[in-house]
Amino acid sequence: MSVSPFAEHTTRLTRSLINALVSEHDDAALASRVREIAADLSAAAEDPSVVEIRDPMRPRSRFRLDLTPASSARNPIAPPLEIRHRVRGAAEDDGTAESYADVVLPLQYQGPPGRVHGGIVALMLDQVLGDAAHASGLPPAFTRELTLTYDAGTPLNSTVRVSGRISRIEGRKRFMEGEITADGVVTARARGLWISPREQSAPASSRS
Ligand SMILES: CCCCCCCCCCCCCCCC(=O)SCCNC(=O)CCNC(=O)[C@H](O)C(C)(C)COP(=O)(O)OP(=O)(O)OC[C@H]1O[C@@H](n2cnc3c(N)ncnc32)[C@H](O)[C@@H]1OP(=O)(O)O
Repeated sequence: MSVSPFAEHTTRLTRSLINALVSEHDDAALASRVREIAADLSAAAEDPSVVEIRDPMRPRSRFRLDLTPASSARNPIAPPLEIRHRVRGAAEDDGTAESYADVVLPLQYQGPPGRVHGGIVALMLDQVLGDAAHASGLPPAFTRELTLTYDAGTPLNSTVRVSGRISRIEGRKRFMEGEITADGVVTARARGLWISPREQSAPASSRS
């Protein structure tokens, strides 16, 4: 489901407000930034129907109404991840279907200085592996297990790539794997298990 320009514009301004709150420690400077953002919010709210935005997020998520804190265009706490789909080329592998997102994480996602918070790293991998687990034709499934390995700090303020793919399927179980890379170097790896609830995966004739 697409997000209106007004909603996406308001979400972007709210992200700017969140960023100002963590970046600006001088109250006078913060107040000035808050006034600017508040004026922009009010101006758009005067007539939502005329709001236009540059480069809107294109909803490629496999989930129809995406409100998640990871990839929603209308949720201000989402970075947001703009998830795409591809088949890995011969240089990297063997034609495996993959979900991936290139994203820049600003200061509000910081854990240790200069590094992305480990919980946000897990959030991003959960979302991208979850998207990959829903490759066409597969029934809905939930994360049952997610194991993270943090190999190096994931940097703030520069583009990182979050990728995920199915490694094998056994009945209702989908075993997933993925990683985050920065400048081609792996900073975090994930392995996970997604399971379809019994009623989702049962043959139609056996459903009551
Ligand atoms: C309807 C869905 C809509 C979704 C489409 C809307 C999406 C909208 C946006 C979402 C975007 C995505 C976001 C990211 C993904 C989340 O964040 S998902 C949210 C977080 N996860 C959850 O809430 C899941 C909570 N857990 C559950 O609900 C249930 O445990 C599950 C996953 C449905 C599984 O329930 P169950 O079928 O009762 O599980 P159970 O029988 O114990 O295990 C199944 C089988 O797996 C085996 N197993 C269990 N654990 C393991 C293990 N660690 N290793 C190996 N085997 C194992 C069991 O032995 C069993 O084997 P069999 O006996 O069948 O041979």
